[in-house]
Amino acid sequence: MPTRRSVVIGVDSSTQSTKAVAVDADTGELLAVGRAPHTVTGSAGARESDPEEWWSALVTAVRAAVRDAGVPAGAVTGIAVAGQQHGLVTLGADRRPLRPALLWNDTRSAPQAAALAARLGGPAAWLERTGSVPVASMTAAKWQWLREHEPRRAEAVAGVRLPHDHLTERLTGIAVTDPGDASGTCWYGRGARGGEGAAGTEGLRDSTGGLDGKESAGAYDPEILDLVGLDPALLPAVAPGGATRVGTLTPAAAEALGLPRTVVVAAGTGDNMAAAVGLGLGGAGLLDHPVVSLGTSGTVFAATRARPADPGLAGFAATDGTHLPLGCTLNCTLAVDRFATLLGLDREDASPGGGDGGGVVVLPYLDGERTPDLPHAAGLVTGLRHGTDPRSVLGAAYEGAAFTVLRALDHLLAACGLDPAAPDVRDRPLRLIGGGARGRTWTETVRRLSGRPLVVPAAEELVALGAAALAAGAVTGADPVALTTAWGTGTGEILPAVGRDEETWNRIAGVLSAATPALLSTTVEEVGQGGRGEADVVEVDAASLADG
Ligand SMILES: Nc1ncnc2c1ncn2[C@@H]1O[C@H](COP(=O)(O)OP(=O)(O)O)[C@@H](O)[C@H]1O
Ligand SMILES: O=C(CO)[C@@H](O)[C@H](O)COP(=O)(O)O
Repeated sequence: MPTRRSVVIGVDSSTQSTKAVAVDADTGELLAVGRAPHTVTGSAGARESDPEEWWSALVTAVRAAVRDAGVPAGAVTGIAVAGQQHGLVTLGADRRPLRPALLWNDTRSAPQAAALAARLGGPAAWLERTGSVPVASMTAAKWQWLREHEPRRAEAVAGVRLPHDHLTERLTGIAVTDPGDASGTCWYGRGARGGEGAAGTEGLRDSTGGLDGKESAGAYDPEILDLVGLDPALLPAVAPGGATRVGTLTPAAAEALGLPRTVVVAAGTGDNMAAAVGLGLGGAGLLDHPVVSLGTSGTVFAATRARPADPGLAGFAATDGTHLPLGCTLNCTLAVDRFATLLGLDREDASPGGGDGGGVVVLPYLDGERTPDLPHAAGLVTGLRHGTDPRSVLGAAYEGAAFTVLRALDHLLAACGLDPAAPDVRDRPLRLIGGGARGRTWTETVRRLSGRPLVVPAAEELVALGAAALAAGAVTGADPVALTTAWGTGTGEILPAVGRDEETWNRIAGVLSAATPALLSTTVEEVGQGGRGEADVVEVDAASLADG
């Protein structure tokens, strides 16, 4: 009798949408992808989403993936969720969200982040304890914002979760996170035992036996929790790194997804950590292939054995115990698409910003910025002339976004002890992933401004594929990075380097340097005052789902 195919589901619940992949657990063959959009609301620095919508998007995307894979539901053996990092999900006693989640790109928490950074001994102490200095994105700053602006609601909170924890809990009924996503909270330190005293630890072991008493390699930092007035009992247990089996589907989740209750659920992780797994990064190899991800956020990261202590970077953990230092910008593909819409152009209708004799520069910091740390900044356009072609303005928006990400990359390399300009470092190919990596103008702009070769993996949806490998690892015990290496998901076309466009780089760097004092000041009235402003829908991009 032929053996039945074992299919695993990897879910990427990111800012703009949920993507679910159905993957053959043995061969890594991508059988189908399901997608469903998210709604992000807010103005004046606010960015919120309803976690209930993430759940219904997950259900829609998973059902679509299983249907289009053409496999019986009984073939599905495992599932894992990777989610947008840092978001603050607050639960009531009924384990349902008390309010919309505060997202990673909500900058209202900038004043709370600055106040926290000055405590505990200052930035150096935060770096030592958690790997990162608080910025507006970090969950601890969002929790402080909630306590200051909605104190009664904060007091009613019975559970604090990250986006992927919340979805894993919806699948299993178990409150659990992983060291990778926990490392983005700024209340999780590394190197000690973890999970102790956290709500759900015992339940986790009792109901599944899955964790087998293993502890994570890190721990919630009691002094920081005390500083932000957060009871550790409100937090999920921290699973050990790698592919941890948390449990199986609850009857309600199994019914919603149309899958058997026996489907194994892995602990999952943050979206950048899952992308690293999808690319086969971990263990060693490390800085040979730094990664640039072009999505709502622009991120640069690399798997490393040592954690660089740098206030301009986040010292995150990867899922396998290595480090994943990361730089993150708030304005990448969505900001550029906004410029295309403003200009009435298609996103591929761009020409370089240096044309027309004007030398247009755009700093597309529509959402404020995180790297560089300019949370109150707004977008800036300079160098316009009568003859300026709108296509140059769009090209300059790409350049401004790509410059900001690549500047963070140079910072990352330098923090890891490498000279970004040294020929042997410049020759190391960048791996380019995320929705933007599918766009010709994005690829060419990154190539031109970096002067580095690029590898664009043939596989799309690297985050969801990384999650699928975590699921497969939880089912079979295999190492997820070894699985994706065997699946070959990190490989793809190599685009050779072109000469770096120093002129454009220097022009943008000059404008950023001159404008920084102005960009540092508060340009959005409500920022820091807690006002949510008019809650308008800012991102529902079904079109980008369709063309992506
Ligand atoms: N073919 C394409 N060319 C250029 N950009 C694209 C293409 N397809 C999708 N995108 C961009 O990818 C973005 C979504 O990427 P994704 O990595 O899924 O984002 P996120 O993870 O933040 O939700 C959209 O903002 C869109 O601009
Ligand atoms: O905040 C970070 C990383 O620190 C972001 O990378 C979020 O994790 C959101 O990712 P995308 O939705 O843009 O993929």
